[in-house]
Amino acid sequence: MNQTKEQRILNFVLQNAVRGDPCSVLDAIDKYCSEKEWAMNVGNEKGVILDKTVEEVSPSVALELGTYCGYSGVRIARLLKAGARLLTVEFNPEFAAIAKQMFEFAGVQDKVRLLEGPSEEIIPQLKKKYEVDTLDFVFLDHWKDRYAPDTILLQECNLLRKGSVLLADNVIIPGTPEFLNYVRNNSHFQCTNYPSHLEYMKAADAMEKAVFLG
Ligand SMILES: O=c1[nH]cnc2c(O)c(F)c(-c3ccc(F)cc3)c(-c3ccc(F)cc3)c12
Ligand SMILES: [Mg+2]
Repeated sequence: MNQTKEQRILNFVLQNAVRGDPCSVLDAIDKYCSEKEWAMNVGNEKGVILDKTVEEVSPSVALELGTYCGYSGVRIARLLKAGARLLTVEFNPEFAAIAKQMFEFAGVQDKVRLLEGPSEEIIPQLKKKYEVDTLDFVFLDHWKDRYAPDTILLQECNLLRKGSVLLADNVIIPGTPEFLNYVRNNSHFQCTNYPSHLEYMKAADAMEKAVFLG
């Protein structure tokens, strides 16, 4: 049976990275996706913005919407302090299966909990089923049309507290106009834009940070 692109990415990591070394996993994915096959990992340039935001927040509980192959999950988990955890949501079962293996190879599996299903179903379960009180950090990287409704849903489920930080990928390409309009025109959010580039390409992209003010 023909391999998928995501399986080829995982195989390249298994053959070229070092088990238990998250940075070697990130480097291998970036090498493959810049030289062989483009894929929608956040990449190294926007990844540094993600790193700096995670280091600034130092979250105890982080949520990622959109796991894909696990690149940003590894990126976030490698920076988490002892005892901190990342919950990552992926609705595509094939992507989830790849990401699970990626987390195990990188050695971050004890810090990461992969939740399979649509974000709109999982977010309302976070408190009772996954024992979340509030979220310190949320990385939005799933589907552009879900950024705004899921941001509203996080508030409705009382999952944000004063100072919770949202970071959104792709606010230029493919673009998330409804989300940008929502958070930028909302007195409960303090927004900052971080210009960058589309992963592995020269095209302009950006990330948006939205701090919940309570
Ligand atoms: O959907 C996404 N989720 C998360 N991150 C993404 C990301 O970082 C991307 F760079 C892209 C992207 C952008 C430009 C392009 F040409 C292809 C894909 C997508 C995306 C956009 C539209 C689709 F139909 C499919 C994928 C995503
Ligand atoms: Mg993205």
